[in-house]
Amino acid sequence: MQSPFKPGRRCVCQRPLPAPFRLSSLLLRSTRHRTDSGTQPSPQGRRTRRQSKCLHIRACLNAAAAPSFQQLQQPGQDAGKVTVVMKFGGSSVANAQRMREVADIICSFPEHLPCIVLSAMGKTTNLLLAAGSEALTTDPSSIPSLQPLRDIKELHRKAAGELRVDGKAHAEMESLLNELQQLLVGISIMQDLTPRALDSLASFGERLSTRIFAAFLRAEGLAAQQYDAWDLGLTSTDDFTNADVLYEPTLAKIAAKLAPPGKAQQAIPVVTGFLARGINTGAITTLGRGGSDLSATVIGAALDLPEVQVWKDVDGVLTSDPRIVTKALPVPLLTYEEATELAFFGAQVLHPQAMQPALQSRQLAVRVKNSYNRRAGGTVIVQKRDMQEVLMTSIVLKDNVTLLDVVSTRMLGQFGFLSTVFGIFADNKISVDVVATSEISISLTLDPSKMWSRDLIDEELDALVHAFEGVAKASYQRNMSIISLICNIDRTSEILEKVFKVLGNMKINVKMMSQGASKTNISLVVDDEQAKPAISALHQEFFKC
Ligand SMILES: Nc1ncnc2c1ncn2[C@@H]1O[C@H](COP(=O)(O)OP(=O)(O)O)[C@@H](O)[C@H]1O
Ligand SMILES: N[C@@H](CC(=O)OP(=O)(O)O)C(=O)O
Repeated sequence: MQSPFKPGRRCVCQRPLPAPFRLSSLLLRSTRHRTDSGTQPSPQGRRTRRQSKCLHIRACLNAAAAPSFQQLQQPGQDAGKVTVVMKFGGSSVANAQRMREVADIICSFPEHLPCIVLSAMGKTTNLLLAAGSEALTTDPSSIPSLQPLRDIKELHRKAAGELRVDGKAHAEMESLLNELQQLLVGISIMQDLTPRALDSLASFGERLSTRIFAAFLRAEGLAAQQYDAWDLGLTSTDDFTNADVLYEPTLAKIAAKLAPPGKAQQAIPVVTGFLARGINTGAITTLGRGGSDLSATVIGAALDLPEVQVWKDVDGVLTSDPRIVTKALPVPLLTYEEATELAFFGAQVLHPQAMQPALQSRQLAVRVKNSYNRRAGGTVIVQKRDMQEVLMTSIVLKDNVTLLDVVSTRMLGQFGFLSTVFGIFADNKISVDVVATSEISISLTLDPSKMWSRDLIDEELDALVHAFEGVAKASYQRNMSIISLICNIDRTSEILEKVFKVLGNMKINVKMMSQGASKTNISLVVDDEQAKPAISALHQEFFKC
């Protein structure tokens, strides 16, 4: 958590939506009751800030007394259409108090009709996966006492109780918790945890959080409707644990469901992030860790919206991972390409695929905001930005990678060498991050997370080296790190001069370097234990902090 939430301020959307989308009468109602600056007294004078906030929420959310979204539109406005997608990550919905804050954030944009995408509460996904692997070594009769399962039950029951969710949502929650327990008993009996079962297991987090939150909004008087991603038609490949969204069937189905022509949206949709259904199996799939960002941008693109907001626990995309550089600064503006490179090369803040829908739509801005510090400007991610003044944007770490050297055993100039090498990777389903080649040799880094967080194990690496026999001589080094410099490639000489001055002073040897095709990224491979000190020193050099 970067900064504590400061109540009482209204978060001002920096790029207001076009007038036809504004729910003007709602805005008028709510501003009358709101303490906008947090320091000004409310119009009612004696009301506390919390009371004013409650009034504000009620003014926004009171669907029973207040008009529906449709009624709130001015004549001639595009009635009842979703105008923004707001995604809240696990840290933003970690408990009942956080869910209240999220409701407050939603209300601070009364001009918007949002579609809400939620992740699982707090660390629920990790708990679910831990429960799955513990179930493999637990007797079926002892499953109910598994600690991660007990933690999950306690977290959700406590939140549901504190948020006064209705009987129906309560029953749905209990039914899901029971189903989860049954699944774990099944895993224990079968002594098997397939990727498909892993995805079913991981799905419970989002299915629970969205039901509780939608019921809470209803308890606060706001019309809200929970959707599982497949209710909206989110369809993926059948690559369990890391499925790809299939855009063609998905986008049209979401649009038909959430924006049917001539029909107004009657309730705020609250949708599970991270989940889809496989096109062939029809089974639950997940979009890879952090996949709710992608769910949000897919929905934004399907509805042709100008903005998707992803709310996190940091002030935006930062100049480095704040766990490495505590003084890392927010980056106000990024391009889709920069954000993709940054995410692909290890910055956990965004899902690597999340910009794909934005790239297709081109008018979709992705805004990263801090739900703990709404006043922070955040980061806006767009198609293009002026790079003239930019030298360095962000310094990213991907650790625990393996460096593989492959040297051809044949003559110089041999054609087909590269295609043979990459064919072997394809056969072994291994993805490659950074590549540097000469005519007879190739060095590359291998993605350690072939599946979830499982490392490439030694036997797999030995099998890979074996697969090159007869074509090339291969050797590998584990425990390497990729430092990625997201920067202005037009100023490479200036950047590299600074980089090598810093690394030279620290006596850090760069094992491999790649710039090549990327327009935004220079990658350096160093030993794992040197990477974090190197990043701190590089950050100091480029950002002076
Ligand atoms: N360059 C970076 N900028 C911002 N956050 C980063 C960066 N690199 C890593 N992080 C980490 O990403 C976290 C936010 O991402 P994530 O945990 O997925 O958020 P959420 O669960 O709220 O969606 C931050 O708490 C931070 O520790
Ligand atoms: N709950 C899933 C999906 C997700 O997007 O989570 P978060 O928004 O908290 O990173 C995960 O933990 O991977």
